[in-house]
Amino acid sequence: MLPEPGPAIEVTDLRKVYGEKAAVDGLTLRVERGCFFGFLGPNGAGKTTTIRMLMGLAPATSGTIRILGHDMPGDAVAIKSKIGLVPDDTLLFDHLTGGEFIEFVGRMYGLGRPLAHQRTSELLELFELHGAGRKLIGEYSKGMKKRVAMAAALIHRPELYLLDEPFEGVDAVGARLMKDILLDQVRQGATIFLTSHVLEVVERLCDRVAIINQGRIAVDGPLSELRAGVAADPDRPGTPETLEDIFVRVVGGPARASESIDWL
Ligand SMILES: Nc1ncnc2c1ncn2[C@@H]1O[C@H](COP(=O)(O)OP(=O)(O)OP(=O)(O)O)[C@@H](O)[C@H]1O
Repeated sequence: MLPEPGPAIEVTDLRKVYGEKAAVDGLTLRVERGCFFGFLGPNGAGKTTTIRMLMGLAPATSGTIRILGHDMPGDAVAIKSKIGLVPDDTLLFDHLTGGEFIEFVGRMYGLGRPLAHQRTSELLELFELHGAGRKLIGEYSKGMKKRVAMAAALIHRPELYLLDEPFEGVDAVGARLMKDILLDQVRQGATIFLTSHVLEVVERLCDRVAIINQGRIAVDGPLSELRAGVAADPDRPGTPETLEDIFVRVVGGPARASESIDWL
């Protein structure tokens, strides 16, 4: 049976508890198809845990996940075949070369050997990894690992991208290339769920942004609405202009170092 059209991601009251601590604590979220969605939050807020649950890599403690019209974990295989993942802590295989890894991912997604081989070669070229394509991933720099992860995420032309800090450690040329590719994918109808601490990049790329704090959604909406909403809060005077302003206000900014540590 064909899945219903519906949103790309629909999450209801999602929780993930580790021991006594709720890493994700009642998350409800809807991401429409074709959206470039920025999922932000401070360190330890629950972003990676959420992506792991969306991808079926970590079971939820409770709540429901529906992706591209399928239920996770019930339809995990169907869902995974439509997702391109750039994981945070590079779930890559250190003992494979970049070329072997990309081709392996292509084969896992059902591409025939000649097509997986041809696309791997083109992706290595595009991401300027041709020289490194024969080196083991364990010997790669952080930025090179992210380049390989992004190349592998693209190989089967997924409908949905789950990208956990894809630009981390990537130089300006590589980051520009990734941004151009991602914007083009969205223009062609793909959906992108992106976490990044580089708020200027999120501000430029994303149609919609949610900020998660201590496992819960603090704000969620188009940037223009968030600006208006945060500015309209009487407890938070002033008009925030950048996403960084909004983020700091929502999450709670740090004390001034010069006031809290007198020797600094
Ligand atoms: N496997 C685990 N076992 C126990 N606690 C965990 C585990 N994974 C994550 N946590 C905890 O869950 C919380 C959320 O972690 P998570 O990695 O999802 O945050 P994050 O928003 O991705 O942070 P960052 O921006 O620093 O990458 C943290 O308190 C973390 O210590």
